Amino acid sequence: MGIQWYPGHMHKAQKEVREIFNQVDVFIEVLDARIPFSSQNPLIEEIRKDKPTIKILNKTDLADPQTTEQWQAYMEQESSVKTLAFNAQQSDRREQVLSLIKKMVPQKAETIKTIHALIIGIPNVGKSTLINNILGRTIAKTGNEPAVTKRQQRIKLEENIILIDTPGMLWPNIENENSGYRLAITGGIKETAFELPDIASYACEFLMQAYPEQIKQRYEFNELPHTDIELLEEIGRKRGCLRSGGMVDLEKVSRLFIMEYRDRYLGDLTLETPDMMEEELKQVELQRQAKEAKKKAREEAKKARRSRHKKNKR
Ligand SMILES: Nc1nc2c(ncn2[C@@H]2O[C@H](COP(=O)(O)OP(=O)(O)OP(=O)(O)O)[C@@H](O)[C@H]2O)c(=O)[nH]1
Repeated sequence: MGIQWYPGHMHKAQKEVREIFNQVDVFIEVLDARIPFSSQNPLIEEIRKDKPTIKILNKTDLADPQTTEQWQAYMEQESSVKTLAFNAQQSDRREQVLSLIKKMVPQKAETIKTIHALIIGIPNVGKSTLINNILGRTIAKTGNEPAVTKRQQRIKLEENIILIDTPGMLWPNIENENSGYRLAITGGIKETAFELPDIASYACEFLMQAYPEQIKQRYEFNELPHTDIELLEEIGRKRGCLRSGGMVDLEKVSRLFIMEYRDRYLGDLTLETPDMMEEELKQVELQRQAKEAKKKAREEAKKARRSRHKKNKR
């Protein structure tokens, strides 16, 4: 699929993060609890190294609570990482974030030195809503379309805590194609960046296998159809997503399915687990190695051709 979605201000934001890296005492990465792996930015992983990091699994109201716990335990295996899991309806988000910042940078929290916390997150993950909650007033612009926040700003949280906010950041090329699909399902990638039926088929395939009962219940199936396309077609017929002549309108039913997932009509369903991610990462690494080997073989063949050409000339 090769989703490419990379507005210019995101490139600028990444440059800015690199520039202010040394001032930052603690990273706060806001993640979507439905896709805690795919909503991480690998570039940030690379930049932050072992600096204290708070990973916030946000929008827990939309995610499977058991899987959220699994993710927290998995992420906290890294000694510099602590996690929080919550959603916009919770009123104690400010206290939770402030107290964890202080815990993670105790040497500065106990003095009058200013703690700089950099808050990052891919578009639409709920970063601005969280900042507004933490401040108790509206400062950051929010909206249900990716890439609303466009400029970096510094916000005083307490006398000695400054929050640095950056525009939403997404990596330029999603190496793991599956992550691209999952980002698209949850709304982390603009809708124009993908074909709806592709995304809906991916979602159907995963959800039929991971949450079969929820799908059966929502669409009133005794037995699930065998394939993702059959599932979409069945839903299309049940919901009247038809073209003239009675054919299922795949585009229409795909939109309906994705919207029903996003609006929780199917339940609180998480799209990835730590085990799944370990496996996918292995696959991505194997693909990378295979690509590398192919490139090397091509270069060697080119070299051999050149040296043959030289010999023939002589
Ligand atoms: N269900 C649910 N929705 C949330 C939550 N937090 C934020 N949202 C919604 O998610 C959408 C995006 O929220 P924003 O706060 O604008 O996201 P952002 O990360 O600042 O987005 P950018 O400006 O693109 O970087 C909005 O429609 C919010 O109302 C949450 O905890 N649960």
